[in-house]
Amino acid sequence: MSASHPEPFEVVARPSASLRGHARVPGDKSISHRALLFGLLAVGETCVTGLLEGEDVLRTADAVRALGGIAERLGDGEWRVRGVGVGGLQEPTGVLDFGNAGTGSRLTMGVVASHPIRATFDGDASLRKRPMRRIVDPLLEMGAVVESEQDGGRLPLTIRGPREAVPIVYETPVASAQIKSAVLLAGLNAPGKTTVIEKEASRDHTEHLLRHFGAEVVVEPHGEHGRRITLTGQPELVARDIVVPSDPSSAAFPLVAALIVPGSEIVLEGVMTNPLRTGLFTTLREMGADIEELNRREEGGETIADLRVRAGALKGVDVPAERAPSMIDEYPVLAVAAAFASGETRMRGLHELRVKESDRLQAVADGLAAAGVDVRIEGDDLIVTGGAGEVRGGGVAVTHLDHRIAMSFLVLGLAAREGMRVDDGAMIATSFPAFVPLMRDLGGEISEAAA
Ligand SMILES: O=C(O)C1=C[C@@H](OP(=O)(O)O)[C@@H](O)[C@H](O)C1
Ligand SMILES: C=C(OP(=O)(O)O)C(=O)O
Repeated sequence: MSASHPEPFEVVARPSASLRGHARVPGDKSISHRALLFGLLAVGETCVTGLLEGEDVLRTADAVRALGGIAERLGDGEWRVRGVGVGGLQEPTGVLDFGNAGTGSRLTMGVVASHPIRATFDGDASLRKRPMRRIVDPLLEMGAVVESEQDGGRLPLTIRGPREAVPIVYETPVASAQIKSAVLLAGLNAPGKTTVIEKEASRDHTEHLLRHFGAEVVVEPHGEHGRRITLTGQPELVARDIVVPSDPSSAAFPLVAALIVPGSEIVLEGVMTNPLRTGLFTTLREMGADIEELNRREEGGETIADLRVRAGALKGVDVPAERAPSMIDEYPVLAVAAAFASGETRMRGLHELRVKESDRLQAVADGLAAAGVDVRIEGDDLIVTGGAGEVRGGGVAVTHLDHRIAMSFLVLGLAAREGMRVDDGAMIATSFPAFVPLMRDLGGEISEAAA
């Protein structure tokens, strides 16, 4: 079993002259995991273009192979997956080690749970702390058996699927695309209709891909902000090609950097603008950010646009809790933008940030405090009082094996008077391996700290 992670190394960002130029961030992480898993569950050969080759996604590719599929890299982001079809999974011989990846592990648990095989899931020290009950509970209802030293609450755990899975109607206890997707993926090999109800709509990539591969899915509104998603089980999924658009959650880092480094103007090409992912752009515009969407078009069934971003003054805002699912991974870098705004930004309802790769609520508050920013946590809210363009910086942000904490504080360092250091840049490779060179190409002064 493994709870290992790569050797840590410090990275430092220094105050930079204006950022300039065009850049393309890598493929969307959520769609990349799903592309591989749908490829596994389809009959035939799925070609994927623009796959994110980050550590998290590569672990999912390993799992696809362990479960009987073929996942082959043909070139830069070009992958071919040969599937086994719904019902055709092979029992893996070793442990499925998902490293740092919540999405990869949880979605694959759903895939395995409705097949009559046994598989053990594990991950690094961060993933071993994350809650798994939220996935295990519905899978038990569907007939899976879960063996674990910690009652299914944490990794490592072993799932054994039943001979025939039971379709269920499940209301998710929190807005989570990972819970929704795990249940729907399990529902693929259950006879009859599996329904997931969510009070707040979460990202809908699983629903898109189910349809793309030929499954029958009905999506209805539920309450004011929610959805009811019903899947008809045991379809034959037919291999289809997938084009993965650029990840808005990765675009967030150069985007915020360009807003806070004076005089900057950059263009981020082909960024996905699915409305269930763009709460950050909405919030930044409310703060006064100059973000223009150019050349709006469609790619792989998603809307995309080139984002032209220009630096300028930002003002504090109140971010409503119901916006959280559409920007859940973007709060750390939003908090950095808020540190440079004038006035107070209150980000409401952030309880889910406590169960990500780190306790992000605490990690952001600690990092901002180390940079001399006025910050506090009240219940589930994060409140940042900005310095109107002036942030001291100069401290060390502790990243706790969390890629988004590392990238957020490096962005802060590009615009803070004394720069910023992060204790570990190794985890950046989970979602954005080329982050440092991309930021340097735009003019950002980021480098590995001298030992
Ligand atoms: O389904 C997905 O691809 C994801 C869902 C979100 O997690 P939750 O479902 O736990 O909110 C998000 O934080 C994660 O980075 C990716
Ligand atoms: C929360 C994240 O990912 P995961 O849950 O897949 O580890 C993230 O990428 O910010």
